Amino acid sequence: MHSRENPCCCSFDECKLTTEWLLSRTRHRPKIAVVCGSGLSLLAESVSNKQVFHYEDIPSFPVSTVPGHDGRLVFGYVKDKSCVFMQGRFHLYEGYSLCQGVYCMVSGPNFETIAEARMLHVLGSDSVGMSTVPEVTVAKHCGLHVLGLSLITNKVSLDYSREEKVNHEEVLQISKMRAEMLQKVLTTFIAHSHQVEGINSN
Ligand SMILES: O=P(O)(O)O[C@H]1O[C@H](CO)[C@@H](O)[C@H]1O
Ligand SMILES: Nc1nc2[nH]cnc2c(=O)[nH]1
Repeated sequence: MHSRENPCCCSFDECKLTTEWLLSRTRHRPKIAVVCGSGLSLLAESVSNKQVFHYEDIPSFPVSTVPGHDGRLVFGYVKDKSCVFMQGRFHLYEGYSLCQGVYCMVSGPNFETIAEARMLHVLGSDSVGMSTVPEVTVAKHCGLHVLGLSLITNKVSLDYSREEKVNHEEVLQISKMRAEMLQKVLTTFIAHSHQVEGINSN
């Protein structure tokens, strides 16, 4: 098992071990995978024929350390599509790395300072997070089709006079409020995924 002290190195043998373990335990062969971020585990709750694996039970699989990330892999059907949901993801700030490449991203776990936020704004950023970019980059590298859905939970302050400070509790609270809406968007997307080039119908 991987942890903050023993971060994932994603070797071929480790991935093979994980894959074989999962393939022998589930009949699901999903073509759609969803990574649920902070407070968004609910997205996986309504799937049918659900089969759940805790990250800590899966060999050579990382564990989630961030509050609001449940650390479960959920297989099941949305409409008639076999899907897998990650209830919890892994961040660079948890000690997890995603192989190689150079990305423009904020690695966290701290929220950006006002000066940093201004710099990102000047560079052309409209929104900022602590994830997704490495996940999408690696997925594209593996030849997967990717749709990134980011829930914007808070305003980033560009102004020193603004009193409110962003915090993870607020992020979780807004995620909870918006999870149902996001679930509808996701369900609709998955139901229509056959219309998207390259995504199979099962
Ligand atoms: O894990 P995701 O969904 O990216 O959550 C975001 O919210 C947290 C900050 O509140 C950070 O972990 C950031 O990455
Ligand atoms: N970097 C960053 N990540 C976030 N995740 C949720 N809110 C924020 C934010 O304000 N900044």
